[in-house]
Amino acid sequence: MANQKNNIIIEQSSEDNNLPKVFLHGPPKFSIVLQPKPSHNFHILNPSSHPPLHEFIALNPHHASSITAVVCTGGFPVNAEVLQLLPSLRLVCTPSAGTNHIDLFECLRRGIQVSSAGNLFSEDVADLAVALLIDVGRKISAADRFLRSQLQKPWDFPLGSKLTGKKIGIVGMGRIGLEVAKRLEAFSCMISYNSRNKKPLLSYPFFSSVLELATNTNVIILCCDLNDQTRHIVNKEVMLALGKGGIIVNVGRGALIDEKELLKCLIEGEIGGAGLDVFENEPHVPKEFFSLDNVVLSPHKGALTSESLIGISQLVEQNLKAFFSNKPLLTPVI
Ligand SMILES: O=CC(=O)O
Repeated sequence: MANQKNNIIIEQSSEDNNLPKVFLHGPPKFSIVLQPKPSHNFHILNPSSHPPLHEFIALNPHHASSITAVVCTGGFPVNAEVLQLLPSLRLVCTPSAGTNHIDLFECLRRGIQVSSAGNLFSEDVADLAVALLIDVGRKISAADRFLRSQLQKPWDFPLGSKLTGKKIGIVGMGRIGLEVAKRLEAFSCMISYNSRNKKPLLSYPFFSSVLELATNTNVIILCCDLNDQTRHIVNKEVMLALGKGGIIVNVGRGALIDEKELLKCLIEGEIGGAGLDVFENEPHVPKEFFSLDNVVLSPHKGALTSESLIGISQLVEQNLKAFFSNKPLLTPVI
């Protein structure tokens, strides 16, 4: 049964009323994309009929203690303020690989379990990283615009730069970084990396700072998590060290780069180009990027393919089922 109040439909009761509740904390289309199936041991609050979390709890205070799990996507933080609203919360399940929108310390302190996409997106993100790199270097999108404009003769289009044999620096040698390295080895690139720790099993050269990595490479590809240690890990000094022909690819999080400095360096020709799937203040994309032919932009879709979407909706469901059957999560973060 439902009741209409202020044009918002509020769930009042249902046959699943005694079951623990799962709240889908995301954009309006979130539930359509994830399509979670009903279960006999938890009840998913109908997302098409509920407003955002704060409003929902204000209108339905009894649900503050019935919501046991939250499924949340990036852009919909589960921070200390949100966690405070949900005293019975025991699981935060995100369909993303990154967890920077979740207050992991507070979850740990409260004994709330967290699951993520784990390794599910690594290949897709790595594919996009390499695609962006080739696009920036060989100017594919720029060439496409050039031809479609029909303003000049095809042979007037400027030359791009070769990928084969380039020195590539990967920042973050986790699952995505490794997939990127694997792909670029096929282009005879020389891989080196920076990450929190040197990986004893990897033979690629390790640099303990991003500055050193940039000094010794032609390209840097950002594949690491965003946290207090990695925010603006690519600053002006790093960009100047990479140099005028250098390319930056970011498939991690926008705030890994000082975006204002990036724009300046691109406009002033201090670096060669950038391929960006992520931005510092998403969904905002600074319009100064739009007129730069040495930049290729992508709307934070690195992880998402038709195949990965099916995979992630299954994984979310499996994690929910595992949690509510007192089994270990499939892709635990903590
Ligand atoms: O950005 C996408 C993800 O973290 O999965």
